[in-house]
Amino acid sequence: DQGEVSATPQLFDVEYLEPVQIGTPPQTLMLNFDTGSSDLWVFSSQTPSNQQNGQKLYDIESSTTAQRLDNHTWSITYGDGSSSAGNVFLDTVSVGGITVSKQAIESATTVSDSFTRDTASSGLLGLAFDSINQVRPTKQKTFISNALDSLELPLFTANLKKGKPGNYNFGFIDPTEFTGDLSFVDVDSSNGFWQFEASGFSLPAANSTGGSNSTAAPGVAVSLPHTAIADTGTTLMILPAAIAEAYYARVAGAQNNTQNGGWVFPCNAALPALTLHIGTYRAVVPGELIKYAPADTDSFETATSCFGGIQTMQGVPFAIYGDIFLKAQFTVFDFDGPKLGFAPK
Ligand SMILES: CCNC(=O)c1c(-c2ccccc2)csc1NC(=O)CNCCc1c[nH]c2ccccc12
Repeated sequence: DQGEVSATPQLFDVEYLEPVQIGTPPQTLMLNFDTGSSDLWVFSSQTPSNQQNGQKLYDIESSTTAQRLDNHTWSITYGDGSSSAGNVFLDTVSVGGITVSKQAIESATTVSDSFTRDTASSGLLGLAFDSINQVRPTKQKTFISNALDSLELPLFTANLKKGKPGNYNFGFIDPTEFTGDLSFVDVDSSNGFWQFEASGFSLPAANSTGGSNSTAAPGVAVSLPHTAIADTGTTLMILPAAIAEAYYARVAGAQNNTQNGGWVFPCNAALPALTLHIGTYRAVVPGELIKYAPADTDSFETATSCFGGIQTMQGVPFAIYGDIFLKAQFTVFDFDGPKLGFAPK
């Protein structure tokens, strides 16, 4: 099989939502495909109404194929402190025409406030490795893990875009979605993530007159080996402090302002491109993608200070190449290896 689904950005590209069919007759829910976790969990008829905020629910009772997975529960806490927990059912799940008959669906009996406030998302669909699934006493497989044998190729691709729909493909690589050649890097899945090694970064040469997109001069390469994960479920790029410091030193007026939670800069500042070195691949993230969102108002029109798409965080054991990065690269998540493929688009 091969499948394709649209990836629709929410406000400021904070997340991307994809249609998923669950149960019989099919109930279509918009879920957040997340290569940084491995649980498929949904708002459901079991979610307390005071924790709901208009989200479309998985109505368990009306699915003739839903089966309770007795004595199994789940509970997950993400690094940003958000969390959810509940019971487990098996039901039919289809994504872009690819169907898995007995997929573990994790029904939420509690969700934290950030999920309650996220009115458009009915839950998450994890695309990382089965080892970090949070169902107990028996871990369950992700949708992609269950679907793998039915796919032409054991892979999926992510093609996220700034401010407009992109897509995920399952089982095939669409060469029209990228330019040049794919560059592959080995993945270490021992922590359950799409984890790889990056070797450094470069910024445009200081005197290059290029604008926010200035990738003109190759600039100076800085060797800074670091471990990273490819994570569609994290909005921003969480990078080693040395990279963030070197980047924002090139942005007039930038400051790391703990009270508004990170690096901000004047919205009219010229933002250089950041190039990340992954093996021989040079992943260029244009400056326009790093101007993430207004920081002092809720619209770019009125804001004077803007929040950066590159941030640093205490307590993160690796860099997180989130949506900001993935908007600039066509990415192949290949279970054969496993390996990651990158190409410009
Ligand atoms: C900011 C979200 N990302 C993380 O917490 C995270 C961390 C992480 C660990 C420690 C400190 C900060 C982050 C490592 S891997 C990783 N990635 C994931 O956990 C991917 N799944 C995020 C799901 C998620 C968490 N909070 C949300 C709010 C809205 C929509 C989705 C979410």
